[in-house]
Amino acid sequence: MTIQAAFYLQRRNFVLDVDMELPLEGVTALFGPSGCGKTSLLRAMAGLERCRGRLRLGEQCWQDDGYFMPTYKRELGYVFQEASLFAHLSVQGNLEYGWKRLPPAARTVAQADVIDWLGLAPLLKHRASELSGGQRQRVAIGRALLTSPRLLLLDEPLSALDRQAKREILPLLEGLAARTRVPIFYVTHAPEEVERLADRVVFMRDGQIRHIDSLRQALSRPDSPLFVDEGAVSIIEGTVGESLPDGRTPFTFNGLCLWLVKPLRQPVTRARLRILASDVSLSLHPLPDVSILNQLALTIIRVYPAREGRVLVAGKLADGQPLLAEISAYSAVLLGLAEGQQVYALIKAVALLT
Ligand SMILES: Nc1ncnc2c1ncn2[C@@H]1O[C@H](COP(=O)(O)OP(=O)(O)OP(=O)(O)O)[C@@H](O)[C@H]1O
Repeated sequence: MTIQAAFYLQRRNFVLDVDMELPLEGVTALFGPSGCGKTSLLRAMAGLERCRGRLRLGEQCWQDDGYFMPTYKRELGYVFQEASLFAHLSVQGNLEYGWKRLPPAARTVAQADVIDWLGLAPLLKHRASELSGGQRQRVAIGRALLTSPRLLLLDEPLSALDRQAKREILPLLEGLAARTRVPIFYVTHAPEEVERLADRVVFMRDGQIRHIDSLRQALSRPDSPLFVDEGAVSIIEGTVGESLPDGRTPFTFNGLCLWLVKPLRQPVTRARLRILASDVSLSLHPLPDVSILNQLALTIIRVYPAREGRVLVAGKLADGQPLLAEISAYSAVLLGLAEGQQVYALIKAVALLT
């Protein structure tokens, strides 16, 4: 099933002009610089921004020429940057607000599950006015889910939170779309949130959609807008195994293994691993006597010029997953790197996204 959305909205100094068709599942990140129209697109989907266009979820039409379904009839949950909870109600009261108004047969999400997924059990009796920013957002997401929406729209839900609160919520958001089967549209300008949560990315600029990529495609563009802050990164999906007595923890994916050496903050199984291209060196041969634990065979796909005096080497691992290495242009010439060549990636650091 797909979602088809096309909107045209003209403001004094801004035009939103988008047309997209995407799978109606998983997490779609809307990513782009401030003012590019991410929130306007989300609001248009919600019917909060009245503009020309059409919106279809599978066979269901929410908007078309001459037809506009009002927001309250659209089965969607919307969570803003700062959660607007009912201050006079308890957390339980907030969660039940939409849930109670639905006939039991229309409820697709169980209260107990939402409370469990979002870690809300200890907060149920608290008043909304007593909660921290991160707790408020968890309740707002829970309340939205309990209206059994066909679509969950999250507008920079973490942007007003401090690092610690973000760190607490991100793992809870991970897997939420899969667990609830509610497709999520997630507005952000934080690459880390895209890398962690997204299945696909809609790149926006100046009111238009520039690309729609799977996360893997998005990260294989050497000039990906996701790389603007920290440089190029690769994300590898895999499974975290049991830690060994020597302190190493295996991260396995498609028969390959990378070793983690930092103790895990909490037990995890499926996870994404983030590798900065500047933490990957290349060697023509496997190196036996080095401190770098992680060495994987890599086939070079392309070598791109990068920042001053550097090149970005795009390669694929034995299982086909892409990996990027940023090395000096001098070393690339010295090693004679060329497309199709097999080399070894020496990975100096990996970060588990948990
Ligand atoms: N209510 C409004 N009236 C007039 N112009 C608006 C209104 N809301 C937004 N705009 C303008 O429309 C453009 C797109 O805004 P929008 O909030 O959709 O961008 P954004 O990508 O979500 O930005 P940010 O990441 O900063 O939230 C901007 O130029 C903004 O100034």
